[in-house]
Formats: sequence, structure tokens, C-alpha cells
Amino acid sequence: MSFFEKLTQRAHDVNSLLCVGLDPHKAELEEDSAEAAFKFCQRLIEETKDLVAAYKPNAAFFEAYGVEGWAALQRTLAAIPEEIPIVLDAKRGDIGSTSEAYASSAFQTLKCDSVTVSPYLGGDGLQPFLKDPSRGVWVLCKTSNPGSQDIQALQLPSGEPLYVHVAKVCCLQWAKEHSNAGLVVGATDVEAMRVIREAVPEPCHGGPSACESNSPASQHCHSSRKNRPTIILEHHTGLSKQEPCNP
Ligand SMILES: O=C(O)c1cc(=O)[nH]c(=O)n1[C@@H]1O[C@H](COP(=O)(O)O)[C@@H](O)[C@H]1O
Repeated sequence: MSFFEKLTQRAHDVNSLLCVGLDPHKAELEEDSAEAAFKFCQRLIEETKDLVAAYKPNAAFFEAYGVEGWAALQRTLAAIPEEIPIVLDAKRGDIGSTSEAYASSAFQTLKCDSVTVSPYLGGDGLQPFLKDPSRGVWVLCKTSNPGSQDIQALQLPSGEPLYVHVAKVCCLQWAKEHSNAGLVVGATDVEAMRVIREAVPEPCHGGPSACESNSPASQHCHSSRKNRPTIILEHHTGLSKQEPCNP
């Protein structure tokens, strides 16, 4: 089963479009350690595992703890039930040979179902991720931060913003063979979402394309096409600050 089939199946099974971010910020941990980062994620997984369509661990917060952090990431991934798809948020992407190593790390070593990547090294830089039809590849298109205007929104001679070109080239060319890519589009920019959906009317993947945001409501939404599910992503900061439910 491919990543997007797994995601579609899971969203259907739990009737949920929620993807929970696992971002163990130091400020939220009981102590500043890799063990505390793991415990933070473990608790979040325990509290939400019946409700979620996917989990999105952000590698940076684990890598910050060095070798112990890497082990904490592996333990966190192992704590996620098998049937729940994983989006490794690592925002990889380099020249082809280096991307081969990144892809091997995400898919073979960490055994994640999908990974976030940057498109700015071009198609050859993403092929190592895209060549495996069983894995999902989330390409940054229009991100949620204010600085996304600096480069992603630059106007091309054709009149379209660069992020629209990214959406088109990714969906219609780079990921055409296996339709295994999604687009990360910030829900902070509703207009960008509209323009992208217009520019790429057909799905470029077997499931939803992604959107992220830092909205005050702590929600990220993923746009959908046709009968594919729309994924709603919830910030970890929105969920992790909730009190545990008492039975
Ligand atoms: O790729 C992402 O997940 C992402 C895309 C985007 O446009 N904006 C964005 O905030 N994210 C990620 O979503 C999470 C946001 O976390 P908080 O804002 O700290 O709750 C982080 O892991 C970000 O790296």
C-alpha cells in the first residue's frame, strides 16, 4: 500500500482529517533532554492516537539533542501505531547524490512513510525521494511564515508567482510517474491555496495535498481534490498544551 493509499484509508477508518505535529520544543519539556522530548511525544501520541489521520514528527527538535535525540526520534516513531501514516518533517532536498542519502535516512533507516522536501534544487534533487512509489513526498510550495513572500511569491515573467510554478512543475512533471507528491501550502494564505488549486486542478498524488499554517487557531489544513480527503493539520502547540483527559 502506498503512503497516500495508507493516508486515505486511515482518514476513512477514523473519520478524521487531523495530522498531529510532534515538535518537542524545549520550552514545553519537563527538562531539557532527549528523554523528555521522547516522553513529550509519547504522551501526545497516547492522548491522540485514536483520533488522528497522521503524525508529523519534526526532525529538528530531535537532532538538536545529538545522538540521543536521534535515538529519541526513533523511539517516537516506534511508538506510533503501525496503521497511522507518518510525515517526517525534515525539509530535505539537495543535489541528487546527497538527496539519495537523505531519502535513505528517511525511508530506509527511519522507515517513515513520507517526508517534507524543498523544491529549490530542482527535479533531479527530488527524484531520489520520488522514485519509490510507496513513499509520499511533500514539496514546500507556499509556506506559512511571513518570509514566504521573499522568494516563493516572486512574480515570474509569465505573471504567475514562483510558488504556482513550483506546484505545476512538481505535479505535472517531477511526480508525474508515480503521483506520489503533495504540496505544502500555508493555510495563512487562502489566496495562494485558491490559485494553486486552480493551477493544478488534477491531483498530483494519490491522496491529499498539504497545507500548513501558524494560524492562531493552531490549525493546518490540507487541500483536497475531487473525492480525496482534506487533511486538517493541528499544530503541536495547540494540542500539547491541553490538559490530559480524565477517563
Ligand atoms: O512543513 C511544515 O510542516 C510546515 C510548513 C509551513 O508552511 N509552516 C509550518 O509551520 N510548518 C511546520 O509546522 C510546525 C509548526 O509548529 P508550531 O507553529 O510551533 O506549532 C513546525 O514543525 C513547522 O516546521
